[in-house]
Amino acid sequence: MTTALSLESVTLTYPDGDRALTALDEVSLTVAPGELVAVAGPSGSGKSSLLAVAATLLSPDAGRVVVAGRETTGMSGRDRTALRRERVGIVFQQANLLPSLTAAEQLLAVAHLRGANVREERARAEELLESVGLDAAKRRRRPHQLSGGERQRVNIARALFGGPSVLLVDEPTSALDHERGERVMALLAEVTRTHRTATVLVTHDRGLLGHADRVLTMRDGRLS
Ligand SMILES: Nc1ncnc2c1ncn2[C@@H]1O[C@H](COP(=O)(O)OP(=O)(O)OP(=O)(O)O)[C@@H](O)[C@H]1O
Repeated sequence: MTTALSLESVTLTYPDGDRALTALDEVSLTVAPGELVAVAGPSGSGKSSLLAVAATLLSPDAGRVVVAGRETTGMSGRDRTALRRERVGIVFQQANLLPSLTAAEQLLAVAHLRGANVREERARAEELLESVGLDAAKRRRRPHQLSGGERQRVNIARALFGGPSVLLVDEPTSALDHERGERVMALLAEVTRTHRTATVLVTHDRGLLGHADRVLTMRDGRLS
């Protein structure tokens, strides 16, 4: 079976004056399709660094990163970008939606960037937004006319629109109250199953981890 996402003994350092700060210290993690792995840990423990390496946005100093069955070590920047665009969905803390576009257009903008036929993609975008809980009226609204939870739903739908193998989620509930956070977590668990993504979600909020298949802890760059 193709490995959806695998990190093997990954070490990442950042320059820190004349020394180096070890953000990831021999981290290993394999995530199967349809599995939601949550990574909890205090601020500065390396959670965002873990996502950046899994997203191939940063190259580790040592170790291997396999995304959608492809070994990324030694890959050119161009191939890495193509792999990320085609196989990785990323949901950041803030929704990062484009202010002038409606919810449906946020997804279609991605289709346009991929060179897809926007007219053909429209029905699929509407269907995906419906499946994450946005009715037809809300799909025509712009980000400032949606609630924080609804914006995060659009963000999740946009990340799923290209059919990624890997879904990486950074603190998706930090701007939401507990109840809305809980519902976004339930949605992430649901889309992980229905879209068969290998999902890694990082959070410092342990109260929301009930929906994960596995919960790991990051501390000083080590995962356990
Ligand atoms: N670009 C960078 N240059 C230098 N050091 C960095 C850089 N990015 C992160 N760090 C350091 O690496 C360590 C891990 O940071 P990281 O952002 O991965 O932690 P985190 O667990 O995501 O924290 P938070 O929960 O606060 O977002 C921290 O000590 C941080 O200061």
